[in-house]
Amino acid sequence: MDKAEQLHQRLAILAKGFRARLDNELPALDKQMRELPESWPAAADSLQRTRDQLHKLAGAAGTFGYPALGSKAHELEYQVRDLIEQQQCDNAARQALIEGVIELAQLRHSATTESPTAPAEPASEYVDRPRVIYVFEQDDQFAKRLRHTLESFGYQVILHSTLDELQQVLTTDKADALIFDLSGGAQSTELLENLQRLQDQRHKPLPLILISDREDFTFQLSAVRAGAQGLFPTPVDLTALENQLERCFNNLHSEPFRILLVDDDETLAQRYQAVLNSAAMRVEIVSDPRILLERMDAFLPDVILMDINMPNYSGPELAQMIRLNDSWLRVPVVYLSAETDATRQKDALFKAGDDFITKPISDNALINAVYSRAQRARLLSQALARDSLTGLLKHADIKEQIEIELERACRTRRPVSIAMIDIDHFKSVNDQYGHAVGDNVIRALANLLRQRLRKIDRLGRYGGEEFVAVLPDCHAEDAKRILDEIRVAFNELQFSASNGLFHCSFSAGVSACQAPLWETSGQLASADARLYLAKSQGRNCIVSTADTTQV
Ligand SMILES: Nc1nc2c(ncn2[C@@H]2O[C@H](COP(=O)(O)OP(=O)(O)OP(=O)(O)O)[C@@H](O)[C@H]2O)c(=O)[nH]1
Repeated sequence: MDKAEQLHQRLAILAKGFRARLDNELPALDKQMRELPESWPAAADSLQRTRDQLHKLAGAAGTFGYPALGSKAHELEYQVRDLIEQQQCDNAARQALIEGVIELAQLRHSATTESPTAPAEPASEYVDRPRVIYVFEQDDQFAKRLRHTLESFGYQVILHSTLDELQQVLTTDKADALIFDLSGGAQSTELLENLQRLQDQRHKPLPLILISDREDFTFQLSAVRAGAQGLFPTPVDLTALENQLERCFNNLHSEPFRILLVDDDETLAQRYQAVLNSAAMRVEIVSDPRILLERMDAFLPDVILMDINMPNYSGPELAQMIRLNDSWLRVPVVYLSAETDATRQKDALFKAGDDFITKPISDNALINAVYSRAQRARLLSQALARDSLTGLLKHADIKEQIEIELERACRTRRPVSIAMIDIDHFKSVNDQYGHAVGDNVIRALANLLRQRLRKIDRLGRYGGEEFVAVLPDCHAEDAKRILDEIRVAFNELQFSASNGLFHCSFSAGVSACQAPLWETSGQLASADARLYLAKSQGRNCIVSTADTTQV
């Protein structure tokens, strides 16, 4: 069964559940109205309950194919809300409500016949496998060097020297990007036009990086039209090219967006979950607001979708609670609510919360509304927490991650290693080749660490040319082995500057919280002391607590 069929089946099951719910709720509402006391405050509790039920129906019915029933529930909700606000309930009001509920029950048979459709999936950049790069390169020697460099960054490289396979590559989905060397070829414009035609036939253009010495306007325009996202002159600066590849894949989107849905209407929440899941977003539902903060800590949402009216708690109250803690400032709280009254929406936003999505909402509109908010929130959060040169966590954020992982290691009795990594003789790189080339080296090491370490590892730029890596579930010996492999790969990279080619190295110190001591304090200082030792032992090496017990 493909994804669309799975979603269709899931939505059909939830729709059936909603119909069963209507068959219970509508007669119960009718009974409740007939038994409604005709005086205030005797009617207060029952009216409040009725208002909550109608509010839920108004929010859910449209989504499950009952738009007319949803509108009627909305109208009745406002009628009940007025009675509560005016603190009155007489016989005329009760009769009007009974008639309204009868009309509501008749709309039970007015479902739109359309079956739920699988929504269009927004482009998801998430892949959990090595990226496959197709390279068209005539120069065998350069092709090998390019492959070696890209493979050391964790890419899978497939080399081609003939154009025959090009069409095949562009018409299948096997490639994640294409590197094309046009230098020396006389037919470059013609080739780019062919590439553009092939790209046009694709669902999404394949990221293309060109190597060419032409930089005139006509050439650049054809390059862009063919989908080029990078253009490199010869001799190619391979680490700069790798950095461009990394940007093409936009690491910001490398993990699915995480959406926390706070709604007491479980059927509706499950429907939203199925719809958003189908668009590659992860969704957790909180139907009991008392566990909200705990779930936030564990799930780390990009966006919180919050119902406004829940029994005993209001959405704005919960949003205010979230705002009590500064660490959640970056996460937008979006009310997903049947509330259409502009004044009430404004009041809710005034208390706390950032935006409104009004229910009922179509599947595609929901996906687009949530996706765009999550994308923006992730970008903002990355911009705040991440270093602009490398995209890694900044000093304060990596320190926080160290604390979190050390605490977790102690609690779960699973080891965690901390590594401090520092580029050797970096001052002389700057002095000899310039600050911009130095930046390129810093970025290359950041990319290499990111590619070689695991998704669960945390990486930060601790200072200028100094990095910190936190490796959960990893003993000091293993951390040293992994970092040593990265050290060799980094040392093999060839950097280019206007005044020559050069290599760099780094040194690292590793410390671990592991059996038998499970020591949490002083781990960073201990890694730093080992780094100092590595420098004094001649640099380009790793020293870990497993090698020495005393520093
Ligand atoms: N290009 C560039 N240089 C930076 C950046 N941040 C810090 N630096 C430079 O990094 C150099 C660090 O030099 P030092 O701390 O003396 O150490 P080193 O030359 O790397 O020598 P060892 O660490 O002892 O091997 C200084 O020259 C800083 O100016 C940055 O963002 N970009």
